[in-house]
Amino acid sequence: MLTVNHLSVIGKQNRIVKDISLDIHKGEWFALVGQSGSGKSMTAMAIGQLLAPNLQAKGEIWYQEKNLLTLSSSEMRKIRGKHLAYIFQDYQGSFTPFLTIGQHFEEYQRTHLKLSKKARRQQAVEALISVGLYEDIYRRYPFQLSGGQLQRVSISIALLLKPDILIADEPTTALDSVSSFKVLQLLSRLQVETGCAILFITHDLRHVKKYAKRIAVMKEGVIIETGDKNQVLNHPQHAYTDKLIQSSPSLRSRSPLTLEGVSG
Ligand SMILES: Nc1ncnc2c1ncn2[C@@H]1O[C@H](COP(=O)(O)OP(=O)(O)OP(=O)(O)O)[C@@H](O)[C@H]1O
Repeated sequence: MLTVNHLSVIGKQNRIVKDISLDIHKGEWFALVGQSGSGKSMTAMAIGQLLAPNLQAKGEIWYQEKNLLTLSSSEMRKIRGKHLAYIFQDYQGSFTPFLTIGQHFEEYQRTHLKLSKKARRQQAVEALISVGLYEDIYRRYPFQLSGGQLQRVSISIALLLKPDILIADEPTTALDSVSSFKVLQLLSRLQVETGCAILFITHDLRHVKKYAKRIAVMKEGVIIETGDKNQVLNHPQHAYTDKLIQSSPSLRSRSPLTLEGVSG
C-alpha cells in the first residue's frame, strides 16, 4: 500500500529522521511509537509533503507506483484527501473558528468532488451520523462542540472520500479518557467498514496493544525495532523498547511498587 524507503528529514542544522524504511499494508493498523521528539510526526508529515519549508525530505515514498516525494504540490493535493488523509492531536487547529462545521465540509467537498449543494449537504450529514453525531452539528461553529465531538468531525471529514490511508497523529492525546476511548473505538469500526490502513502515531502502548497489527519503534530519528505487535511487545529486542514497555502502566510485567517492598 505505502512503502517508505530510506527516508530522511533534514533541517538546516541537523538530520531529524535518519534513513528509515517501513511498509504499510492494505487495511492494517500500523503503530509508530517512541518518545517525544523522536521524529514520528516528521515522518508522518513527510509522507504527505506537509513538512515546514525549512525541512527537506530525501528518500522514496511509494504509493500506487508513484514516489510521492517527486510529485508537484498540485499532484500531491489530489492525493491528499482522496487517497491519504490526516487527523491530528490539535484538532482545534484544523478548524477555522468563524466557519460552521457545514462550511468546513463544503470546502473539502468543493476541492475534491463535483456534487450539487443538496448532495454535498446530504453526504456531510450522513458522515456526521456515521461518527455518532447528529444533523444539528452541521450548523454549529467549532467552539460550540466538545473536544471529543470536534475530533469526531475531523474523522468524518478525513474519511469522507474513503482514503486508502489515514494518518492519525496522536488523535486522542488532547482528549479525556472517555472521549479518547470512544474515538479509538470509532476509528477501529470505521477502519473495518472502509478498509483503510491507519498509520497511528502514539506514546500510549496500551492503544497499540489493543488496536495495532504491526508496530515500529522510533528513537532519535531511527527505527530501532519493527514487527508484529505481539512479537515486539512480548519479546522486545531493544533495551529502549523494553524501557517504553516498562514505563507503560498496564503493560509492564512487574509493578515498581511490589508488596514485598512495603513493610508492615
Ligand atoms: N520545522 C522544524 N524545524 C526544525 N526542527 C523541527 C521542526 N519541527 C520539528 N522539529 C524537531 O524535530 C524533532 C522531531 O519532532 P517530531 O514532532 O517529529 O517528534 P515526535 O516524535 O512526533 O514527538 P511528539 O511525540 O512530542 O509529537 C524534534 O526535535 C523537533 O524539535
